[in-house]
Amino acid sequence: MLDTFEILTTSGVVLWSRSYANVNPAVINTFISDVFVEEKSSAAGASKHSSAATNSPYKADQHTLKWAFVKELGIIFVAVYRSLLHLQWIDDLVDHIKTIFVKLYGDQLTRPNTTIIECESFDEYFNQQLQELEGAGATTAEARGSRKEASLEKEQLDPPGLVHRNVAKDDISPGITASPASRPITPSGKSHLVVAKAGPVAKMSRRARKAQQQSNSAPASSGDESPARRAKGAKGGKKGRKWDADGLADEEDDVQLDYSAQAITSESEAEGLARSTALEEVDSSTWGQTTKGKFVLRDLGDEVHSILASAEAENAASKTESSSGLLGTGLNTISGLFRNVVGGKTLTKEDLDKAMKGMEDHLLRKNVAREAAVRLCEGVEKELVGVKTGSFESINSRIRSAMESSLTKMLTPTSSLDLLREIDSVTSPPATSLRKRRPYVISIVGVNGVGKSTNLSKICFFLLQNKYKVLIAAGDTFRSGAVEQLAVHVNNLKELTKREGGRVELYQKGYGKDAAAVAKDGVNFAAQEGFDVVLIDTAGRRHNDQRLMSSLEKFAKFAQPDKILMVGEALVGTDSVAQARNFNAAFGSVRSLDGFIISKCDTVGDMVGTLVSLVHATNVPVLFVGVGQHYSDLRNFSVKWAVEKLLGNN
Ligand SMILES: Nc1nc2c(ncn2[C@@H]2O[C@H](COP(=O)(O)OP(=O)(O)OP(=O)(O)O)[C@@H](O)[C@H]2O)c(=O)[nH]1
Repeated sequence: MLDTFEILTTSGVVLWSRSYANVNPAVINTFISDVFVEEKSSAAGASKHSSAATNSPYKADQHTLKWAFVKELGIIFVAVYRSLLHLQWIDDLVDHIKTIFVKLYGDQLTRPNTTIIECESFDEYFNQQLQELEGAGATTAEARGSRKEASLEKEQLDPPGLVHRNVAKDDISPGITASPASRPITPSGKSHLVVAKAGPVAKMSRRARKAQQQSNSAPASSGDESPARRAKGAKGGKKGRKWDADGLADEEDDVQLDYSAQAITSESEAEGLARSTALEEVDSSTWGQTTKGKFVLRDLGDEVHSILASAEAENAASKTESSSGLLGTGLNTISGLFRNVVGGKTLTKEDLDKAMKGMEDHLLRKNVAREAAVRLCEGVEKELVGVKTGSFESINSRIRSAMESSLTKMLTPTSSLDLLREIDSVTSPPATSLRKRRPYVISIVGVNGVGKSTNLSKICFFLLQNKYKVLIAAGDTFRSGAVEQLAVHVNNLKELTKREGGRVELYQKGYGKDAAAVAKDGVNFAAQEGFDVVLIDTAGRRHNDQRLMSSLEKFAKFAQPDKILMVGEALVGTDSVAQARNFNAAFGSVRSLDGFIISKCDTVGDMVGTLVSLVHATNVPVLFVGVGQHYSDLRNFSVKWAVEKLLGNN
C-alpha cells in the first residue's frame, strides 16, 4: 500500500503531503539528493523529467519511490511504498496527481513572488484519485484502517505546516512556501464530500461537515465500502445543491451530497433541482452545466476526469506536433550532456569547461552556426564563473538557464512589430497629421529558392483576410517563369479570399526591365489606385554575386520600402551567417534589413539553429516563420518556442 505521497519543490519545500505509514525521512532526502543534486545514473529518468509521465523507480531502504517532475515549475511528485508490494496503479496515481496539481495550482506557482500555495482543498482531489485507482486495484478495508492509524500517528510526529527537506533555511529559494494548512493528514473516507473544489470559497453543507468530522474522528469500519466508492457506483444519480445565505447547504431540500444514498430517477427531477440551485459566491470554475443552461455544482470526479482528459488531449496534440516537426513542444531538458557536478558550489572556469563544450556541441547539432555557438557559450561561461549554484542545482541546469536567458535576450526584438497597426498608420494617417495617405511597402529579398514568393503570398493572404487592398509587384524581372508564378499566386489568393472583402492585383512589366524602376512604378501605381499595401517580390540572388547584390541598393532607393524582409531557409546550415551579413549590408549605408522570415521550419524539426545564426550575425530580428506550403502556414515568431526547440533534447 502507499506509505506516503509528497509534492515538493526542488528547493525542498513540501507543498502538500499525505502519509499512511512512517517512512524514514532519509528515504526522500536521499532520493532528492541522488536524482536532483547529483543526477546519479539510477535516476536515468531525470533527463526526461518534464516529458515523461513518471520516471524510473528509485529504490532506498526497502522502499520504492515513483516520481514525476515538472521542470517548468520546479515541482517533484513522489509516491513511496514498500518494495515488496506491486502496486499496478502507482504510475497512474503519480501521473494523475501531477496533472491535477499543475492544473489547479500551476498559475499560483508561476506568479512572481508567490509566498504561499493555497492547496488545502487538494486533499479531496487526492482522495478521489487514490480511491478511484486503488479501487480498481482492490485495496482491502483493513488496509485502510491501518493506514488511517498510521496517518494519525504521523500527524502527532510531524505537525502540519511549512516543511523543508534537507535544506538549510537560508538556502530555500524565494517564492514558494507551503500553506500551513497544506498537509492535513486525512483519513481516506473523506472524499465523498463532493463539495470539494480548488480555491478559498469551497462550500460545505452542514451534513457534509458533520460527515467529515465523523470520518476524521472515527476509524473506518472494516468491510465498509467507502462512501466515495459507493458514490462512484451511483454515478449519474446526482442532484444540485441549494445553498443558504451562509454558504451552507439547505438540508431541507433533502438532497444529499453523498450521492450513494439515492439516485435521481428522472431527468425532470434533475432539472428541477438544477433550477433550484442558487449560485451566489460560488466560483464559476466549479460549475457544471445542465442542458437547460442552468448551472449546478460539478462533481469532483467529473472535474478530475475532465482535467485528466484535457491534459491527455494536450499531450497527444504536442506529440503529433513534435513528430511532424511543427510548433509548440514542451520545454525538455538536454540529455546527459553536462551532468557532472553538484549544486551549492562556486563555479570555476575548470568546472565549466567540459560542460560548456557539451552545450556548444548541442547548439551545433541544432544547426546553430559555429561562430554563433562559440560566442554564445563564451558569454555564458563568462557570466557563470564565480557564481554560486543553488542548493539543488547542478552545473548543467545552471548553464541551461543561463543559455536560456542569453538566447531569449538575443532573439527578442528591441521593438515589437504590429504589422497591421503600422500599415494603418501610413494608410490612414490622422486628420491632424501633415503626412499624406500612401501605401505601405514591403519588399522580400533572399537567395534563390528559399521561399520568397511563397512567403510573400502568405503575408498577402494574411492581409487580405484583414480586408486590405494589396498590390503584388513582380520585381523579379530576371528569372523566366517568376512573373507567371506570381500570377498563379495572385489568382489563388483572389479565389481563396473573395469573400473576405480584400483585393489583390498583380503589377508586372515582364522580363528584362530594371527591377528598381518596376518597383518604383508599382508603388506609384498603388498610390494612385488606392491600394493599402505593396508587396514587392525580388529576384533570388547568391549573396556572393556582386553584380546582383549591388543592384539592391538602387532598388531600396527607388522603392523606398517600409520594411525589407529577408527570407532565410531554416535548413540553410553554415552558409547562413554570410548570407545574412551580405544581404544586410547590401542596401547602402542608410538602410539595412528590417527582419527575417525563416521559411521551411516545418522541415527541420527542432533544429532551428539557423535563426540564431542569422540574428547573431546581423542583430536583425526574426519576425515570421514559415511552417508549410499553404497560404496560412505563416506564424509570428515566438522567442519562447525557438528557445524551447533549441534547448530541448535531440
Ligand atoms: N515545406 C515548406 N516549403 C516551403 C515553405 N516556404 C516555401 N516553400 C517551398 O519552397 C519552394 C520554393 O519557394 P519559392 O517561393 O518559389 O521560392 P523563391 O525564393 O521565390 O524562389 P526563386 O524565385 O527561384 O528565388 C516551393 O516549393 C515552396 O512551396 C515553407 O515554409 N515550408
